Parts: sequence; C-alpha cells; structure tokens
Amino acid sequence: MAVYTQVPAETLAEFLTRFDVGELVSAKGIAEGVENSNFLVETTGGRFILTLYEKRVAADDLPFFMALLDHLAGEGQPVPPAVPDRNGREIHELQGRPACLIQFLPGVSVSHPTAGQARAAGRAMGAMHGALTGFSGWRPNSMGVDSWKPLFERCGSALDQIRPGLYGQAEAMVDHVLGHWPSADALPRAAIHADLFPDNVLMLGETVTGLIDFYFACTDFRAYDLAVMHTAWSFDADGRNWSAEIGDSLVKGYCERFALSEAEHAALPILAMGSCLRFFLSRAWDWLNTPADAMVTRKDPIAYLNRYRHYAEGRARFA
Ligand SMILES: Nc1ncnc2c1ncn2[C@@H]1O[C@H](COP(=O)(O)OP(=O)(O)O)[C@@H](O)[C@H]1O
Ligand SMILES: N[C@@H](CCOP(=O)(O)O)C(=O)O
Repeated sequence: MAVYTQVPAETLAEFLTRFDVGELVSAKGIAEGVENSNFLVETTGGRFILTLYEKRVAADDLPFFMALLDHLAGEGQPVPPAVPDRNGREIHELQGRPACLIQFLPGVSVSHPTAGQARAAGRAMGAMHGALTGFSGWRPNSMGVDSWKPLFERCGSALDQIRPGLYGQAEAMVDHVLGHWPSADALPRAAIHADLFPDNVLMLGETVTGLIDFYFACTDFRAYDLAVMHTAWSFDADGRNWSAEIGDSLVKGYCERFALSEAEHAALPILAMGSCLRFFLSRAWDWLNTPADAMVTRKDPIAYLNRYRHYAEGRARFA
C-alpha cells in the first residue's frame, strides 16, 4: 500500500476549498503504487486522485510532468491532467509535500493481459509517441543509463543480503549493459513515459481508458519506452516465463501507430536489458532501504534479474 503521508480529513476539506470541485464526501488511501501517496477523493463535484509526491519525485520536475500531461490531453490522449485551482495553479503543497489534484480516469489495470489487451496497450504507446512529437519539454532521465553504476555502487555489498552472490551478478549486468549501450546520438530521443507497466495502463476490456503515473517521464531513446513495456508486460510476475504472444502483440500494436526504424528495432534487446537493470536496481535499493513503517509493498528485484537473463540468453526476443 502506498501511503507515506497521511492527510487528516479537516486538512483535506480545507485544501479542496481552493478548487471549484464541491465539498469533500470521502477520501481513501490507494493500495497500488510504490512511489507517491495517492488518495481517491470524492466530492460533491465528482471523483479525483490526490497525489502527494514523495522521495523520487523532485518538486522542480513537476512543471515538466504537468506540461507533458496538458500537452497529451490536448492531443486527445487518455491521460489525466491536474485540476487547476481557482487561480489556475496546478501544483500545491499539502502536509509539507508537493501535491496535485488529478482528474480521475475510469478503468482497471490488468494483471494478466491478453494478447488483445497487449496489442491495445502497444497501440496506446505508439499513439502517445506520435502525440509527443510536437512536445518541446525536456527532462534528463534521472533513472537512465548514467545513474545505473552509481546506484549499483550505492547498493553495494548489501545486495548479497537480498540473495547471496547477487552483488557479483549485478556487477556483471552493469558491465555488460554499459559496455553495449547505444551512443547518445545513435537513436531518436524524445519525451517518453519510461514506466508504462500494466499497473500504469487503465483498461476496460480491450480499450485503453487511461495512461497514468508519468512521474518518471523524461527525454531518452524513444525505443527504450517500448523496451520497458516489453520487459514489464510479457513475463509472469517473477520473470521466469516469457510470453512471445504478449511480447509480439505489444510490438505489433505499437507499430500500428508509430514506426520503429531498423536501428531502433535492432537496439531493442540491449534497451530491454538496460530496462531490466534499471528496475532491478531501483527495486533492490528500495528492498534495502524502505522504512519498516511505510504502508507499501516492496517489489521483488529478482524478478528483474530473471527477465534480464531471458534477453541475455536470447530466450526473449522482439518480433
Ligand atoms: N488519474 C487516475 N485515475 C484513476 N486512478 C488512478 C489515477 N491515478 C492513479 N490512480 C490509481 O492509483 C494507483 C497508484 O497510482 P500511481 O500513479 O501508479 O502511483 P505511484 O506513483 O505511487 O506509483 C494506480 O494504480 C491507480 O489505481
Ligand atoms: N514500475 C516500477 C516501480 C515504479 O512504481 P509505479 O507504481 O510508479 O509504477 C517497478 O515495478 O519496479
């Protein structure tokens, strides 16, 4: 459960008076998510998501995320922009944290996507990339390739507390990925989501109703976004089994909406290995450093070591 910061009902009711959204009816902490504190807020005017930004989201980055969401919403993409207050402000402070009131979108995130759902999600990413070609905002990837070795070093030998021998395995992954990563100008760069896991795609049946959680969005290789999606969607939870059907459906759907160049397609395996390393490292760090009293379910880093091996050994491929 991701609620790091509690908001008393009186404080929330007072906060909502800044907006034209009616009066507070109910508020519930949201179980899903690991990064921020999220609440489902009902008012006499409708439903909203209240997000308090924690640890990895820097307040200075919020204007980029909000501009990205406003741009995508303006292009008709299914994303939830922030609700402005009566003075047009989207970014606020609540309980000492940066906070936004966000439009609520219908839909549920799927745990076991079908091929049809994977294809729809791939299409949604392709359409989002198309809509972002006109977006000029820029943000470096704070969880990108330059951060991986420092993060590995910060985890250090404590990795062996997660599983004996993990430090050496992680070191080999870092060496391989950094040694084979495409040079900065080798592939097209653009604004990307960078975390489009199934839990960040809301669906009703095979229709995508929402793309959410843009708080890792950044400028990076565009094809890296598809690689992240492939690593997140086409395996079972512990990363032991890969589904060619799901993986191929994602890529097929994506290419129905946005073209992949030959160079991007050829780079997908190393981009996927980089994605596995990135999520392995952030999960390992969180595993070792999440406060004992945080209402959050830690995510298993080994599931990303397992995925990495599939790509490294050619058992997971790109259509
Ligand atoms: N705009 C939204 N509309 C509907 N539900 C949302 C919206 N934003 C977030 N949620 C719900 O809150 C959960 C956590 O949000 P998310 O942004 O993924 O959190 P975190 O940043 O902590 O990972 C989502 O899985 C979803 O259930
Ligand atoms: N998707 C990442 C963690 C980031 O959490 P999210 O809830 O913001 O998607 C992972 O699974 O490690």
